[in-house]
Amino acid sequence: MTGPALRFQQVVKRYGAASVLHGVDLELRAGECFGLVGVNGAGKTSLIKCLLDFCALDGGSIEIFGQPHHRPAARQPLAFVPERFTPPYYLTGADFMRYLLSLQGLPYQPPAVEAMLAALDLAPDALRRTVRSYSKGMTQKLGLAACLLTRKPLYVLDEPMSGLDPKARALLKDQLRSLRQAGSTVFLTSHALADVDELCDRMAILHDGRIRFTGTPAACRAQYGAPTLEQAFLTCIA
Ligand SMILES: Nc1ncnc2c1ncn2[C@@H]1O[C@H](COP(=O)(O)OP(=O)(O)OP(=O)(O)O)[C@@H](O)[C@H]1O
Repeated sequence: MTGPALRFQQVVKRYGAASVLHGVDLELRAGECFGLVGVNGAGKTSLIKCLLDFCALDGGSIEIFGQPHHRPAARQPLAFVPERFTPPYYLTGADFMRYLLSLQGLPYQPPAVEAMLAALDLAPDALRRTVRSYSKGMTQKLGLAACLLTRKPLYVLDEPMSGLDPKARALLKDQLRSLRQAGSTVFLTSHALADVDELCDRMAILHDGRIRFTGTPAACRAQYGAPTLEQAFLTCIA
């Protein structure tokens, strides 16, 4: 695929009288790992909801691999894990995986499923247990495993590290690096700036509904004369 993976142009989003996104411009190159950061309430999840057509835009446009985002076919090349992932509590892990894969027209292949669970450090007995008995981190791993098994060109991950223990975070980062090496695009949000620094080719800082910075983590540190990305971020939003 040529051209950008995602293009946000002058995106405006309001909830009633409250304006959340004030003309967001952002472009993600195909094959990059891109991190969107911002304080709580900055509008990161709202931007993702707009991208997925979960809510209507109040202005601007979004393209996914060159297609208008509101066309269902435009969203076919992407997989998404939300910030608060809540699978149906009465399903077993295996039921959930089978269901998610069937929605994508993919077969349930036990060796591939078990290998993906192992890659995220989720014990295989999770497949037999119902989701209601999972911890928060186990639930997150199940959602990530199902998402990563879809083998899509674009992954949209809203705070994917949330709830994961240090081992699982390290394993997920390995998975994301492998996806990128395989040519997929990754668009993630994160509050862990060290992860963004380590993992992302480029990043953007969203603040007060506007993009304040777009570029590499190194360029961000250089632009704000800060030794760490955390300090650069604080200067950027000051
Ligand atoms: N459905 C909604 N109705 C009204 N206001 C909303 C709605 N969803 C989000 N908001 C508001 O929009 C703003 C942006 O919220 P959003 O969830 O996009 O932020 P975020 O950057 O993802 O935050 P966090 O880092 O805490 O997840 C907040 O002020 C929030 O209260």
